Amino acid sequence: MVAFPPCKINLGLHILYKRTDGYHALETCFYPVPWTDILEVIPSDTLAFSQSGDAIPGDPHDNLCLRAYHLLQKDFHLSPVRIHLHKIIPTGAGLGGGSSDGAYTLRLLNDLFNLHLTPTALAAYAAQLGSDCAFFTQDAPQLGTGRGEILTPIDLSLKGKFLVLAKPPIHVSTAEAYAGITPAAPATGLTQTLTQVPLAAWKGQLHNDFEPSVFARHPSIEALKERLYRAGAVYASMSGSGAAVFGIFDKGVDLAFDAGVVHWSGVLTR
Ligand SMILES: C[C@@](CO)(OP(=O)(O)O)[C@H](O)COP(=O)(O)OP(=O)(O)OC[C@H]1O[C@@H](n2ccc(N)nc2=O)[C@H](O)[C@@H]1O
Ligand SMILES: Nc1ncnc2c1ncn2[C@@H]1O[C@H](COP(=O)(O)OP(=O)(O)O)[C@@H](O)[C@H]1O
Repeated sequence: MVAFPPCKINLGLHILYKRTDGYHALETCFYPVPWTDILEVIPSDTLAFSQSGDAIPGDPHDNLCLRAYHLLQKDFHLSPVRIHLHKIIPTGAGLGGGSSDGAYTLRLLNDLFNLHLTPTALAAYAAQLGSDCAFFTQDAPQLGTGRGEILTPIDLSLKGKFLVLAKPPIHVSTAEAYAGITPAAPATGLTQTLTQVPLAAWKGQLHNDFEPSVFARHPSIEALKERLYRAGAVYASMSGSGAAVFGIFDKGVDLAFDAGVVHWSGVLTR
């Protein structure tokens, strides 16, 4: 079986307070973007994981695809599989690529072994892999709360808009980004901003709380965001904890970026 795990952007990201478990309570809108990895899971005599494409930091044995398999293996005594991942989504970018691979491994195993896990049950397993893994068990934009694993569908469509994603050659660690945050309740809740403020007015009203501290350490990420505005973006922001930034345009643009900036662009179809 083959799947194409997408990445995500965060439309607004408010860090509300630090929880007693060390995580931060947040509210964000996860929005899927069809810049995807390629994931294959097939029955095998022995468990095997291989990868191609871009390098993935860390020990391959800790890959989220393998962690997903072991999570279900523990409860369902699954037969062995061979997993191959072709990596395309930049890592450490605030795009959730690893989280997506883990969640899609759960989805493929659910189908391959007819486990009949519901989307809710899949989301609960995914939440054990990481705070933004649960989102990737759904296919539509979701409001994320809690540590990001509590999902509520949101009636929001960017269909027909042109999206540009750009990731500079900077690795922002998620834990480091959270450590740089002073949590605070926002003046306006995220759902209210997203559903009552038109896209043309999001600039200055839709905030990613990671931006001030990450931009202070990495001014080139802010410069990239401003570059998208100068190119005509209606709204631009850093995604998640960074380093990727995105711009939403009313019409297609053809932008050239400095060497080392990995980018994707396309018309959103949902
Ligand atoms: C920041 C966000 C925003 O969407 O995405 P990315 O920028 O990574 O894409 C997510 O919260 C990242 O989710 P994820 O990458 O799954 O985080 P996890 O593996 O669960 O946690 C990694 C570390 O980030 C911190 N963390 C994560 C989530 C959260 N709500 N509070 C936290 O404080 C903790 O220090 C934790 O040890
Ligand atoms: N399949 C995977 N793809 C990418 N990263 C993975 C994967 N499995 C585990 N990881 C680990 O997760 C970390 C961050 O993953 P990722 O979700 O891509 O970050 P971000 O959400 O910040 O874009 C990587 O640095 C890597 O060490």
